[in-house]
Amino acid sequence: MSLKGLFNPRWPAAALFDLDGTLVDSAPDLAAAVDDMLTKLGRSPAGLANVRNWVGNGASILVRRALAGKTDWEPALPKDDALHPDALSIFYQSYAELNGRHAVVFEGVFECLDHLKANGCRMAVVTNKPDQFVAPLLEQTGLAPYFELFVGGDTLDVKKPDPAPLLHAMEKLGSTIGTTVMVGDSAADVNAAQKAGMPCVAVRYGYNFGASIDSLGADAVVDSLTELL
Ligand SMILES: O=C(O)COP(=O)(O)O
Ligand SMILES: [Mg+2]
Repeated sequence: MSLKGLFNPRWPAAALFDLDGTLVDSAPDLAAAVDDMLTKLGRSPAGLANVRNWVGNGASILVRRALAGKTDWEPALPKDDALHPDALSIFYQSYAELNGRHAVVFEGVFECLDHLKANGCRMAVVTNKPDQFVAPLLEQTGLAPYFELFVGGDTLDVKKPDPAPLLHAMEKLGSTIGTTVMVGDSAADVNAAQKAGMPCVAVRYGYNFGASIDSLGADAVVDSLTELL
């Protein structure tokens, strides 16, 4: 599918956007919260370069990865498993303080959202980020006015790469499979869109667990959302 076809003036009717790594570079705040949690548990900090690669499957798995020190965290070590509830609770407290502090909206995002809004496109955020952190981050970054709703990591019982959060947002927007597009930065987004039967735009500048996004089968892969205009 050509980029022109994806974003011609009357299409899409609805667009679903991933948050972390697609709209906002939130990794510095997430890394600060992870490192605060690790330090409080008497461990060494993980650092931004590692934490960037651990974002995208929600806070619980982010904390499991931090305790394991690697992206492929499973199966959790028994001692890490026992530590996980406390670690998660420390992370939540810390991230509640740090959320949005160093977060930056990626280049091209506002231009793309302005263009879509001007063309009557209805928009939602579909993120694995815990619900309580989503609205504050959207408010702080100036992104909130563009979106009619968000589906967060605990809005439903399942998260991306399950297609349900995308389908839920699509239905709430009153849109359909043929007129909705998903935009994301990771395999969780591309796989969810594919399972939903929805076209997907992937951005190269995001996190994607440290891997290239090019070979996942997204309908378009871009370096900036301005390429869609
Ligand atoms: O993993 C997270 O917490 C958030 O990730 P997402 O916004 O990229 O879905
Ligand atoms: Mg993401």
